Amino acid sequence: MADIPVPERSGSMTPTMLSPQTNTQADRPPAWWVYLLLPLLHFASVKLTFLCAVSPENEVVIWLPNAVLLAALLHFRGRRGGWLALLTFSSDVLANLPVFPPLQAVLLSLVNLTEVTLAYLLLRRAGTSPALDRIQDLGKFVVIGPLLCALVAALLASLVLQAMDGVKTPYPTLVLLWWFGDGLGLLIFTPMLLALAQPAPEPIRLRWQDGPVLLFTGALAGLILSGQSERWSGVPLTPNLLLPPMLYIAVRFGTRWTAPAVALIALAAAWAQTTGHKPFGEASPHELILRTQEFILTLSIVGMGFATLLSEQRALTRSLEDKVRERTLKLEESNSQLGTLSTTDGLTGIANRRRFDEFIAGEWRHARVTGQPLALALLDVDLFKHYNDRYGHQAGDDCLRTIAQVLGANVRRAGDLVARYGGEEFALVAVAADEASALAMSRGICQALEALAHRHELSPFGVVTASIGVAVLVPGEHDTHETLIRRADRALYQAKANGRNQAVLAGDAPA
Ligand SMILES: Nc1nc2c(ncn2[C@@H]2O[C@H](COP(=O)(O)OP(=O)(O)OP(=O)(O)O)[C@@H](O)[C@H]2O)c(=O)[nH]1
Repeated sequence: MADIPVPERSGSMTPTMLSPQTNTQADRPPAWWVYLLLPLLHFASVKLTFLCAVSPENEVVIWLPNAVLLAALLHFRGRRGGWLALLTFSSDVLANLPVFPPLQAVLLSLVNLTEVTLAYLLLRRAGTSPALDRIQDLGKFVVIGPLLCALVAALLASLVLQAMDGVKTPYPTLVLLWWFGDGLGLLIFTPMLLALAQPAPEPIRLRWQDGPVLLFTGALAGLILSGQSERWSGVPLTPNLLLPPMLYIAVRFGTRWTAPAVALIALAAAWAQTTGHKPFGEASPHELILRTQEFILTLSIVGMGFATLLSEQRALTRSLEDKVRERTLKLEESNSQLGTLSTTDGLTGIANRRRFDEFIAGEWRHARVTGQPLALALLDVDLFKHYNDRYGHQAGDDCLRTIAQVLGANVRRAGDLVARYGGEEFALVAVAADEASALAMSRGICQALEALAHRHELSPFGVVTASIGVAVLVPGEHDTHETLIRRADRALYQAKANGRNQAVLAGDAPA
């Protein structure tokens, strides 16, 4: 059997709208057990209606069964809609047969089918979210389902009743009763079934006051709906007093639990009214049914309206928080990239002078606390001016990059720092290194550079070489890290004076 047609909407559609193309759930047809469950649920809702919501005058306060098919069509986006409709239609006819002659039973079931199919198609046309979890979708649902389609069904059904059954009730009254009964059934039962069919939301964290409030609500509902409130409180309390507790439920538990709570209280009110407990006081039977229906309407709109509004608000807040988190993360990433850039030398990719200054000052303070030595090696490329003149500035840049790599490969520990000190000068700070190891490391660097055999025709060595001044100090009372730099610089000067391509320790250099 064909699916219920999907009218194409012009204009754009959001992913939450009813669209089999955009929603993955829409691509999933009902599982086999749905075909068993649906007629059972429909039949059970007929029985529940007759049990709770039909007056002694045989007038229906709330007609639940139509909501079963509407919820199924919405949930499955019309997939296998023909089968779902046939199953509930059969169940409807079966339920009507004991009450009406066969032709009338079939006609009234056809009216119900028309009401639900029309409601579904119009909801699709209006691009309503099938979960009815946004306030504007709930609004569209109320207008299309309970107001419009239930009215159409009421107009048709009242015609059938008057023409075939010879019912004496005036046509407008019949229409009103049928309309309100069907409308309320759709209003309270469709959102409940849809809410229960949704995947379980995050568990609700109960608060200490939830238990007492729910107990109080149950007791209050029992007292008012049983018509015993006057006996216990001295004054007749009206069911409207149940609205504030319903608000509490909406605020605390969201649509998933508010929908069943609304349905429960609505059915209890209908049951109390139709079984003579008189929760709505004394009046004519029609007026009492209307009062009951008014109460159920208010209860449903207050409860579901608030719950939907709040869940939409929460979803909005969550999405805003997600966006803020995402932006903060990006900002932190950019900041850290900026931080890295501001301490990195653009040419060689190693630490720059700013990073060197920060590092040596910090390590100096640390060494003063620990009493360990701090070593500094200052390296200056030999005759680099000549290199530039001979091979060009670009080649000079490449050469500086190579030297930076050699230095990086020769640091002793991860905690040490290699930096470009400026121009063709480099610095190497070694933490907790004594004079012997600092000098050995510096000599190793000189040898590694020479071993590179990077051609330098204008140097007496024929290859690129460097001179290194090494200083090692345990920070004293009155020293600063500048003392260390000064000493390393002087040792470097000495290395140059000694003929270049060598490392000189500050102690060995004349002060
Ligand atoms: N290609 C290139 N050259 C640079 C850079 N920074 C500084 N220099 C050059 O390095 C050279 C340094 O020359 P000097 O200070 O005279 O010293 P030197 O020629 O190395 O001689 P000694 O230090 O006495 O061995 C200058 O020619 C600078 O232009 C750079 O980033 N890239």
